[in-house]
Amino acid sequence: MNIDLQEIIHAREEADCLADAPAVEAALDRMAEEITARLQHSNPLVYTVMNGGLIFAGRLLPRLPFPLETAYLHATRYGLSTHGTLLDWRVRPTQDLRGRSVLVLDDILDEGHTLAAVLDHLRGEGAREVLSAVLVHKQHERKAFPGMRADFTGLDIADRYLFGCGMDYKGYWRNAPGIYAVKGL
Ligand SMILES: O=P(O)(O)OC[C@H]1O[C@H](OP(=O)(O)OP(=O)(O)O)[C@H](O)[C@@H]1O
Ligand SMILES: Nc1nc2[nH]cnc2c(=O)[nH]1
Repeated sequence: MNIDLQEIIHAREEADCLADAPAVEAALDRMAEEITARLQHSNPLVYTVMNGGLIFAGRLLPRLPFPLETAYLHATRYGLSTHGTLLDWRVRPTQDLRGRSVLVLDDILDEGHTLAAVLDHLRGEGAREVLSAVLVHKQHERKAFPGMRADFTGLDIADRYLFGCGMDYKGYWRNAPGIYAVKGL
């Protein structure tokens, strides 16, 4: 696909900032405290859901001052689109999960189908407990299950199409330091 870089730059320039970099830092600090209190004695295996979870994990993990192991899996439902479809598993977990405490990190819980499928899969592999942490919880009533939330949430954000902090706009701006909403979406 040919990407119009001018359009990508324009989208960033005219986007609404819904959480600036200091707000994200504060959310990460609070989440790290909550996760530490819950998991510091559990020797957890921490899964990052690629690609969106990459930046969140890279910023959260150094804030966790206890022993843990890391791994990744890759599941995608949106591709380069702003609408989700069927979940496409690209890399499934390969570690032995029996008896383990597992924490899943992802950038956003939107409709929640991605997280629900990932959690189901990990529980099916015999983990003792599977918890989830997302940087962003999108505020709407279209969740996979009514009232669905991750165990740990950084920020509740309005029902717009978001980018930044790992979330992409047409594959770009995962590197943007705050959380932005595309104009008109
Ligand atoms: O709650 P849902 O509606 O299921 O959406 C959330 C998922 O969507 C994004 O992934 P995406 O499919 O865009 O792939 P990516 O991580 O490569 O950006 C995001 O990283 C979450 O994994
Ligand atoms: N980039 C991005 N990915 C998503 N996946 C689910 N919701 C969103 C969103 O608002 N932005």
